[in-house]
Amino acid sequence: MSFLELSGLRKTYGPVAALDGIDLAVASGSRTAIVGPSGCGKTTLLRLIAGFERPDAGSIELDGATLAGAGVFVPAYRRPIGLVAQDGALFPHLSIAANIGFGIARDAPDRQARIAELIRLVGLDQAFLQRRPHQLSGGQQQRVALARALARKPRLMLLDEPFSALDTGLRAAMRKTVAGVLEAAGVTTILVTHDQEEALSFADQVAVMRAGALMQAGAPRDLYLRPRNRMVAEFLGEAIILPARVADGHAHCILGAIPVDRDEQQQTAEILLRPEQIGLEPDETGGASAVVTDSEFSGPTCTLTVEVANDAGEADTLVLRHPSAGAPQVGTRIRLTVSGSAHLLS
Ligand SMILES: Nc1ncnc2c1ncn2[C@@H]1O[C@H](COP(=O)(O)OP(=O)(O)OP(=O)(O)O)[C@@H](O)[C@H]1O
Repeated sequence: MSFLELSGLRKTYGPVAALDGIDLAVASGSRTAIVGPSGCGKTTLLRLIAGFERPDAGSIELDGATLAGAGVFVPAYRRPIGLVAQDGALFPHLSIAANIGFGIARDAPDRQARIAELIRLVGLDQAFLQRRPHQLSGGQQQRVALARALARKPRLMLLDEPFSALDTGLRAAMRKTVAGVLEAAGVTTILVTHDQEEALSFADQVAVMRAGALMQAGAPRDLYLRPRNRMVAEFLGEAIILPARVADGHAHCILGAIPVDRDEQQQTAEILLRPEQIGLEPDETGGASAVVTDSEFSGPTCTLTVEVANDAGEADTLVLRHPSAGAPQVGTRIRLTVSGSAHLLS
């Protein structure tokens, strides 16, 4: 049995099925990211795990103990679970030391030492302890929120979009810090995020939700390269989805014959390629000939619109990413090459 087991979890609000039968297993010491479009039920799932809401059906088991289900409901304050919310939710009238020490008994002999250790753990200077939350930046406040949640020595940490208010550079740095702190503390973690890149880089397991249901869960690389369906493919990154005919281990499509990752004969199929699998070369050697019809600069990469002639003599449009350095100009004739294999979508 896994450390955390969610089985058949359901939660409805009036006519809305916020969660419609969720099954998910989380291994001890791992990091799971839950992603999905707005309103798909991510926060509801976290609230059920934390114990702020009761499920209508299904069960939640942590390390073999039932927290919810079969007539059992352990209230939030009795669950060994920490939560860091989107805005940190620090107590504004308390000092940073008092915020961090909130969950530590007032008469604990090592209280001050633990507060000092926790602020060090999240990479902040001891001088911050005397300040109030409004005297800290957003990123610093999130570190304090993490220290406060860790003070109760939780066995499971829930992170509800804790980086979303931070700017891009700080987000990536905070993500690394938080992952490192939680790993060092050996705390199993569940992160809810809108951001697919964040999910793929932070987690050992990514779970993609849609409309109250879990579409697919697995290792980030597996989900990215071998998504179960189009929705998961498109949600996790830019996807090039092409019609193809599959025979003899190859997908035959406008880009030529590409090896497929499943050996099946199919007259009509859809294949997935990721933009980084497509290379561009000057059109000297023949092959799939194409022309660049648009180029949009966005710093390190350009988004290129490319028209490729299909069998019927018409043009199909592909949108590709290319490093800005050396990107072909609009009007350039190019040849497209494909590396790796195509994933056959079911
Ligand atoms: N207390 C509530 N009362 C009524 N409906 C609710 C309540 N909480 C959530 N919902 C509904 O349940 C669905 C799931 O909401 P939830 O907040 O879990 O989604 P989410 O994936 O976290 O969205 P977001 O990414 O926008 O935060 C939504 O349709 C929402 O309107």
